[in-house]
Amino acid sequence: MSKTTPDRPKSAAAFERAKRVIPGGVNSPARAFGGVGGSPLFIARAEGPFLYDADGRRYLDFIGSWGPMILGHCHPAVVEAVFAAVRNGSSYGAPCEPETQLAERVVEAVPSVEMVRFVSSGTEATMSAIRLARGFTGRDLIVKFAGCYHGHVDSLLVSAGSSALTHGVPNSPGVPGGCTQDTVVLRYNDTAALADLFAAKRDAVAGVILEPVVGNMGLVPPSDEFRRTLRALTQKHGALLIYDEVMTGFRLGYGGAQGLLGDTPDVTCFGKIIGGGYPVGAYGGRADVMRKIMPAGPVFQAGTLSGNPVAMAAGIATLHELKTNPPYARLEQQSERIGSGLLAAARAAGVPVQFNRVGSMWTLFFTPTPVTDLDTAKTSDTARFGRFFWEMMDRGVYLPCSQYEAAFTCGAMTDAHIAETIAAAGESLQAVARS
Ligand SMILES: Cc1ncc(COP(=O)(O)O)c(C=O)c1O
Ligand SMILES: N[C@H](C=O)CCC(=O)O
Repeated sequence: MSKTTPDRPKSAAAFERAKRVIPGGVNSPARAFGGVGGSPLFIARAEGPFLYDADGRRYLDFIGSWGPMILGHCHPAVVEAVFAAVRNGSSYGAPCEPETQLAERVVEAVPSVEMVRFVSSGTEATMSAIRLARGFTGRDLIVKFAGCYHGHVDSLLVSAGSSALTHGVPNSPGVPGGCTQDTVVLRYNDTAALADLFAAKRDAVAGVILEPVVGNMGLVPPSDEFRRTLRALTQKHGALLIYDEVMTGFRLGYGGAQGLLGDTPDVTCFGKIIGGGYPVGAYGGRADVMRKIMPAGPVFQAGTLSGNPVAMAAGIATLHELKTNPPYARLEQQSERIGSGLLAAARAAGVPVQFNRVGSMWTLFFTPTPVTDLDTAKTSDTARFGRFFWEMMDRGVYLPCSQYEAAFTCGAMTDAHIAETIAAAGESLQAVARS
């Protein structure tokens, strides 16, 4: 097993250089390999399903920029649209038609979304959505779930998943107590806790925010009872149900997780895929709620680069491709194959695992315990996961660098790539079992 040095000397050198001028050498902690040890690969370029590192090695990419690259890297339609947009200028600070065109596509794809406002990241989307929920209801309390990650919004950095969890700071220093005093944290999939909360707080809850399918404590699906109870209680008590579909939007189907599950939230947050690999976030929902946003209403939210024309062009091209040439059935089939292949390999190696999957999002947890929430996710043997990660890396398969992240299958992967992945996992799990 190698951990970059000496096998990947250019990446190792680039990391040392970066650390001198960038905190921890990375611009987002998820990239730092904190959950697997060693140092991160520096990527030189990407194409189709592959990443190429600074040392010239090629990897099948199951991170896909943490979700956006559902079509694979450098999809020709997206590249062409971006080049065409760039020639017309990079940013106007004034409205342009591509914003409306992308908004129309989102509204058409997701029936619960009647109006949508674009921002520049998923964090901005969730931050704005909870402000809107508070402004609309005139209440303060926001309910979130342990292990869900909604970006680095101060009031939501409580029991947060993703790299906050990987790096052991689910409640970050620097967030004043005042910012989180109106955040209530419950256990994911805990219907009884939800009912108790609403019984106690009744009409004080402005909104409940959740990942409808969680990717940020590893992949954890919601139970039907949990989803039904959420919708019934929020409706009954006049709280807004906010689905954070930054990861799942246009990923689990063209209508996102809510389309797949048949749910109707009041507000939905988007990011990742709607920007086609460029910085875009969005929040949308019922028109009566969205009309509270300035300048239509009094709830303030703004952004110099919001609705950026180049990013809009990438989003429009991506959604056009997803609609006219949907990859979802094939992604489902390929991801199902990965699941049965990995489970068979783990059985053969005698390594206890759980494979959680919804559509093209999946996680192999190194635990004998079914994973349904943060506590059960944390029963995983993360050291074992780290060894598996590096064994896969040495066989040319780049998985998310933390047990608490989801992997993404992309539309550029062929059946041969899936077979390669399963074969690599077979060898890797045998090596893990021997170590
Ligand atoms: C579900 C979810 N919400 C919000 C975010 C924040 O998005 P961003 O990193 O673009 O700020 C992420 C990813 O980081 C996410 O996975
Ligand atoms: N899990 C995170 C988002 O989905 C990873 C991305 C990041 O924080 O850099």
